[in-house]
Amino acid sequence: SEDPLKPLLEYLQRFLMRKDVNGFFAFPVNDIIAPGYSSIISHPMDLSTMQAKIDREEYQTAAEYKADFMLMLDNAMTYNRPDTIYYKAAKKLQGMGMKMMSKERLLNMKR
Ligand SMILES: NC(=O)c1ccc2nc(N)sc2c1
Repeated sequence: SEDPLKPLLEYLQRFLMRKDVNGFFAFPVNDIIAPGYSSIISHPMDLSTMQAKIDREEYQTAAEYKADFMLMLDNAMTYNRPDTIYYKAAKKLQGMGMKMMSKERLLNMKR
């Protein structure tokens, strides 16, 4: 039977990818552009990984998708100093994403 969750996650994913205008969150961060990243961040997450998980139907709920979104931003605000463009972009994306995926909104969306 068709998966009612998938279209919702695709919608959320497109929203976040559009908001990530600089592509700072589009792909896994590597140690070349971010020295020491892999030894500082134990659970990396990025939008391309989230897309792959949507495609493979690895999310059971929208809350699981939201958790990966929050992990991705927490990583960015852990590795990058507050005065960096990456930290500021994470903060901004967090604000937009949390509004889009507020408890109320997720409850009102078709399961
Ligand atoms: N998502 C991140 O934390 C992130 C993305 C891109 C990037 N490029 C650098 N030179 S540091 C850095 C960090």
